Amino acid sequence: MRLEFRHVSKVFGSKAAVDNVSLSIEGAGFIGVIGRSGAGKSTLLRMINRLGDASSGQILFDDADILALSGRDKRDWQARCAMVFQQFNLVPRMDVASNVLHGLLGRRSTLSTLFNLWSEADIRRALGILDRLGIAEQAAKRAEALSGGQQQRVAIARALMQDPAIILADEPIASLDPMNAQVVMDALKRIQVEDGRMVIANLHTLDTARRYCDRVIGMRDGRVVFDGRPDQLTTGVARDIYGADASFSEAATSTEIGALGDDQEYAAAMLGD
Ligand SMILES: Nc1ncnc2c1ncn2[C@@H]1O[C@H](COP(=O)(O)OP(=O)(O)OP(=O)(O)O)[C@@H](O)[C@H]1O
Repeated sequence: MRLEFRHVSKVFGSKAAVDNVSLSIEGAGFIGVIGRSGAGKSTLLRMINRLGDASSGQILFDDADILALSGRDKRDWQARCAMVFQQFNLVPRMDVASNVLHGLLGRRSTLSTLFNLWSEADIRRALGILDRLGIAEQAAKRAEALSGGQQQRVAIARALMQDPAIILADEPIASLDPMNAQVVMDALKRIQVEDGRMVIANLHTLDTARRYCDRVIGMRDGRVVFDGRPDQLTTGVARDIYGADASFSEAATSTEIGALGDDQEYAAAMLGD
């Protein structure tokens, strides 16, 4: 499994949100993308599963040009790289199990989806995935009745239903309190390791990147300014990535319980300021 960016750019008006990025990711692993707000992290991720198209360059997966895919091929690709969002994107009034089964949407007919005609095997699989994520007992509840951390685990379960090679997680813990953030990151990491999947996650905070990632990509103004192991992510390097001056403090990008002084500082960290 190999994902490769070749001189990829994405321009909005006169601004390059992603600016000439070239990199390759080989095999399973947990890749974190960090950088301040507006650095281009979401744009980069969204181009991989074609939620947003690149303005120029190539993205290859096992040598197939994924930017050239259309119709059925594009939908198949989108099923192979499932996306998890900051706001979970569940159907709030629908029960948890049905939300998970909707991960199969791209793979079955509209008619059977419309009438909720799931096979017994699919239902068993959905329940098995929920069990694996520790939320099987929530299966019959409406998604909106769950806590944020539980909802994000439902979103991860929905992604797993697609049996994706890649899981793309766009700020998966930015809406969660530190305790739930840890539960969700632990779940993502376990899935990545046990199943041998590739996870690429945009993360706001350095400590999370250091703790969970095998490799960290630092973006600033649309460019990759760091690409290395978490232990190479020194305070000086982080300062460069975040474009901060000498007053930059690690705590300002931390989600550690108790690491932050007050709510205001916490909010600033979440905004990447
Ligand atoms: N649809 C769009 N139209 C115009 N500009 C956009 C659009 N999407 C993103 N941008 C711009 O591209 C740049 C990169 O945005 P992006 O959302 O990728 O950054 P980010 O690093 O993910 O930030 P955040 O952490 O706040 O989500 C920003 O300047 C943003 O304003």
